[in-house]
Amino acid sequence: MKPIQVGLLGIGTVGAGTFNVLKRNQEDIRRRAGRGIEVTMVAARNTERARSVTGDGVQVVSDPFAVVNHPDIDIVVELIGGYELSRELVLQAIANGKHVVTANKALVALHGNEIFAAAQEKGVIVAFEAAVAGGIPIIKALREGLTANRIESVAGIINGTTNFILSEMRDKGLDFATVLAQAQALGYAEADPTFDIEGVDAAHKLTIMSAIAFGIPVQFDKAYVEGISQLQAVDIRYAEQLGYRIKLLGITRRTTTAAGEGIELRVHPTLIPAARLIANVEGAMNAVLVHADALGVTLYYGKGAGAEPTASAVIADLVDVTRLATVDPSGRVPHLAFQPNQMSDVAIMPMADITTSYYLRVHVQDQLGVMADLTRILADGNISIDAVLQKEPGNQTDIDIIMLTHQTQEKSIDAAIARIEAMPAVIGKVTRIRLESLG
Ligand SMILES: NC(=O)C1=CN([C@@H]2O[C@H](COP(=O)(O)OP(=O)(O)OC[C@H]3O[C@@H](n4cnc5c(N)ncnc54)[C@H](O)[C@@H]3O)[C@@H](O)[C@H]2O)C=CC1
Ligand SMILES: N[C@@H](CC=O)C(=O)O
Ligand code: NA
Repeated sequence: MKPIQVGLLGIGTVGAGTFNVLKRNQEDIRRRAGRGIEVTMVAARNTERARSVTGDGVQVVSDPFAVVNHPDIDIVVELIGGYELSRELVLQAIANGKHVVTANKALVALHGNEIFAAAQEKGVIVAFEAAVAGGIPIIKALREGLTANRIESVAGIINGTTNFILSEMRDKGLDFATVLAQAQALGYAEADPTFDIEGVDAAHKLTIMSAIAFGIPVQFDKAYVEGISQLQAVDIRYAEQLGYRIKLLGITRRTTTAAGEGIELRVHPTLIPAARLIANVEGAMNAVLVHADALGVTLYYGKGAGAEPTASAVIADLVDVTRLATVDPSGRVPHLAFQPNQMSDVAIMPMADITTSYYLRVHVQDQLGVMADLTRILADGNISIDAVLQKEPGNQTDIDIIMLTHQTQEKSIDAAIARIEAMPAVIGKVTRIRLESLG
């Protein structure tokens, strides 16, 4: 059988990684797929630079639609990023009866429902393993490996750039801008790094995992998203003194409240007990913790960003598509794990209804009775305190009071914070960071 023909859209970090790994491991890949996989066409903005990666024998064009509309191309690999042009290209490829592989989490999180419906209709496959946690096979694990289980929660460090920034700032005392520049140079960051820093990229990935874990449509617009840009070094230090690490965590879980059943979908900086494995995931590494009823807890750890780690997932999808589409068409798996007519309409919960623990830092004038007032406000809201730390940042009159609470609802802590901020002795805003014990 002649090799399946692949067209690459974009040959930047991931595109070049994909091209190189496919070439390097072509013989093993052919044996696994049951057929050779060959990149025969590439669309690139800078065709000269693209040729320096591909060498001769590959058609390099500047118009990505020329690839998508080419009759000889069997699989389109979308690696240009963004969600408007890429949406058009992917839908056009599907309309042309081509299978698609993409690493683009923004695209899947925003337009996944439309894209999967079009693919289903046309009988083609859209594969996106590289879109979540880079090379870690988490989509496959959730969709296939855990298929016997009722999944209760998925929590993870799923943005390499922010984890790298937090690790380097803490370990080397480097400033934010310097470490971000390093993450960009290493190929970890998105084209617009605010997607990383503000938690948007992690929320894209979490949205996709939530859909697969719980059999719901992708609903990025319902995600709560808070990044690391407001995080202060002082809170990282205090958290350490209390035995915690602060990580940008994505959490999605089933929850039942008085209002009924719902799904939490949230990304925010989170205190995690320092002894937990996931608290020790450093640099650009990713880790995803899944609680499932039959299997229990599993942890998936590995490189979530970078050229070849991401290429590893892109090529795994190429092999799957090659097998399923042309070698053994019997074994198709639904795009979001559940059959399209079996999707649940359980709602994403408002953030006010979620329950978690909190780290609070209150900057106060050191007056008699302040501590009593703080504890009374928390007690009024039925919020119990787990630990308290009092710090004098350097002058005698102002102090930081740090409190860790037991679990409470977000709306209760918000109400308590509003009352605390209204206390005459309190200076500025209360710093609030959510805390998960992840036991
Ligand atoms: N870099 C990483 O570690 C990871 C990236 N991803 C995703 O993979 C995708 C690609 O990311 P990178 O390779 O890092 O980006 P990149 O910026 O290095 O590469 C994108 C390439 O697409 C080209 N391009 C843009 N518009 C084009 C157009 N209209 N026609 C032809 N070429 C065009 C650009 O010139 C560039 O060479 C993104 O969706 C990203 O979110 C996913 C996992 C990890
Ligand atoms: N910018 C992303 C790249 C991989 O998805 C990250 O830093 O994790
Ligand atoms: Na992955």
